[in-house]
Amino acid sequence: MINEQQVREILGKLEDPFLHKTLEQTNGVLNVSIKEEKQHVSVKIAIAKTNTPEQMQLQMKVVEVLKEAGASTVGIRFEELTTEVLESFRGKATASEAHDILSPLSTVQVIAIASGKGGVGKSTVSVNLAVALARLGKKVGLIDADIYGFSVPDMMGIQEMPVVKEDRIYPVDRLGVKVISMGFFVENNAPIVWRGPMLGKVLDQFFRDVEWGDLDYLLLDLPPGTGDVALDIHQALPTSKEIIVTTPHPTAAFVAARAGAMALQTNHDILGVIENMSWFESKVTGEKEYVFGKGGGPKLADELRTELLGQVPLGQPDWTKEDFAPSVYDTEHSTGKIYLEIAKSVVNQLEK
Ligand SMILES: Nc1ncnc2c1ncn2[C@@H]1O[C@H](COP(=O)(O)OP(=O)(O)OP(=O)(O)O)[C@@H](O)[C@H]1O
Repeated sequence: MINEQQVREILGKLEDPFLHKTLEQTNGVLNVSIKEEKQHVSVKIAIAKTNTPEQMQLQMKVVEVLKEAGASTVGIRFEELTTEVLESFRGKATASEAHDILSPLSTVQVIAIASGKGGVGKSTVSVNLAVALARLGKKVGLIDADIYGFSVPDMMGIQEMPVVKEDRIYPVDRLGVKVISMGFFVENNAPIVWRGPMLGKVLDQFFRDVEWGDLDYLLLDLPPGTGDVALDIHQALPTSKEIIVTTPHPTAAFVAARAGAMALQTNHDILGVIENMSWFESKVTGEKEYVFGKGGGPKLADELRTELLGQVPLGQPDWTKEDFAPSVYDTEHSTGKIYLEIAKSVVNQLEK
């Protein structure tokens, strides 16, 4: 006859597959009930990440050890450890756990930048937000995961290629940002014909095999839209904060709302909305003209119950600079200042 005490002792020795701590240390055995006459054991277990292959393996192990101890049948329910418990372990994480982007103990904030459709300036926003965060002294990485329109290397004026050494990929350092782009791995600007699952694997490799070092923020420029490639990528991401980029026309915001809905459906949090191409300011009169309409950003933020992180006007960076990065605004440029303010609100929200 197996009893509750024995079940707790046996399960307490198994490890949480993500935290590499025993379930006794994580207080992961939440509930045990035994139907004595039939020796049916039901348990509720909390681990760092549910619905994963690791959960399946642990599930098989639990059944095995409980049956060995005399249970005739075993019922298991899993749930995720609370944020407070994870936070407490994060505080004690080793450097390698803290830097491992896919670990629940990672201290790297992953920010994915999405849009409902192409051409709204998602890549421009990703690049400038990454540079602005670096200008605030943050350690920043940027993954250009936009397979259709990988444009980050050109936008940042990157000439070099990442170095690959002993199976590790060393990102290109540009303007204080560590950059990896799909474009680095495609010859002669050839179009990519992979499907989503393949892309998910490449992204996973970027998380595991790129030598990111010690990052505060990892930004991802996602493919535009809400089709299956975007969905596959969302599912392949570790839990992230998402920024949705839209132009100011109400119909554009309507399309962008679908990108927000996709983020929520795939268990990511929405950090805020950035409205791009908000107005054009006449250099002659200083008057603002709302050439692409008005109100889309605030409307979208309202709809997604999130913050409008900023509005970015139409206009090009200063192209007379020697160190040429065609899409990066300087710190003194009025748009460069707007990006710094956006970066500050991101930091305020995430480092509260
Ligand atoms: N605020 C702006 N003012 C002027 N031009 C802009 C602005 N934002 C973006 N652009 C220009 O608009 C074009 C599209 O921008 P970008 O490539 O960033 O969009 P995207 O949403 O990433 O597109 P896709 O997803 O299709 O790659 C680029 O030529 C870019 O330089």
